[in-house]
Amino acid sequence: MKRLRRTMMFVPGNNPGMMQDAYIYGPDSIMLDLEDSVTMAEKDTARLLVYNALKSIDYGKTEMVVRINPLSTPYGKKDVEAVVKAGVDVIRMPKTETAEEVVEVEREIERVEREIGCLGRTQIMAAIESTLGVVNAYAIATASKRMMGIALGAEDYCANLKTQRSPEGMELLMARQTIVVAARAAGIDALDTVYSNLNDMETFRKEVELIHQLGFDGKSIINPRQIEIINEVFTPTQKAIDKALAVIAAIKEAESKGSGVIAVNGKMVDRPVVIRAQRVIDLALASGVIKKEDLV
Ligand SMILES: CC(C)(COP(=O)(O)OP(=O)(O)OC[C@H]1O[C@@H](n2cnc3c(N)ncnc32)[C@H](O)[C@@H]1OP(=O)(O)O)[C@@H](O)C(=O)NCCC(=O)NCCSC(=O)C[C@@](O)(CC(=O)O)C(=O)O
Ligand SMILES: [Mg+2]
Repeated sequence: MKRLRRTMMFVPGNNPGMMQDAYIYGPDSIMLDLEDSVTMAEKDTARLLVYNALKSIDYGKTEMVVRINPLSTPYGKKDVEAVVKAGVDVIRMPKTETAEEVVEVEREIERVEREIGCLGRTQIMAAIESTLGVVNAYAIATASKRMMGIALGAEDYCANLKTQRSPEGMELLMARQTIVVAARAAGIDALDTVYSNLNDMETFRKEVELIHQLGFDGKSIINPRQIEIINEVFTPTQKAIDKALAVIAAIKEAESKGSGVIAVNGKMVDRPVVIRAQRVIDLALASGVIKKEDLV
């Protein structure tokens, strides 16, 4: 079954308490951060803390991601070495602008994986946080077979664009759509950016509804209080599930009679409708609101 990535929660890599408790809140992915939430003075300590957390804390089935520093800094290669050795699932590259940067990170990962005998284990995701990154989104998304997703980093992106984030997010629309389209074309996941105002859950919900409608798989988050709203928005309603099940049943019956198109409740059901219905069912299964046994 497809892995759910509705919520990818940032946890500062210099905060052992938060790293210890992060899985309790139930995010789909935990992202230990070595980049912008860690000061220069703490980079080496944070790397060691993250290494120890990955080695010693039982995060269960939660996907473990680490946001490394760029390879162009004195920390990037050391970050890759430490987290690959600790068995991280995914390395998140920050501020990715070109496919070549992805290839460089892949080369480093491979070097370490060969050394410890686990070639091919580590996945990559790339955060796009600049106008150049947006322009190169598809090249970045297809730069490595390890690439599992691309994400928007809107705080840095807005600084580069020379604007501010607004509640409606008009300034992000083109970047968001470019990222979703590039991810879908590459067959990988698309993750939206963080929303930083924890005192405005109403605007947060509107933003989650928008990115769900745009086609994103989920969102980077900074706080456990943001998880429930995202799960609510991303979990299909019973009405949508019932409709999807009816579509699948109808098309199966039609196909058994040699037809590829049929009407359900007066509406034409063809291939795109079936693909959308299947996605609703996949999400419902993955969210646990229906079980495989219910599908027979
Ligand atoms: C904001 C705040 C200080 C608020 O803290 P507060 O304590 O006031 O929050 P409360 O709600 O009161 O916490 C209730 C309980 O949850 C615990 N708890 C809170 N947060 C938790 C968490 N994240 N993980 C585990 N546990 C957590 C807390 O310890 C407490 O536990 P307890 O004491 O036991 O009750 C805190 O959340 C926090 O530090 N967030 C992460 C910030 C961060 O990583 N920023 C960098 C990434 S963005 C970036 O870089 C921009 C970007 O690059 C992004 C892109 O690329 O997308 C771009 O360009 O856009
Ligand atoms: Mg950033």
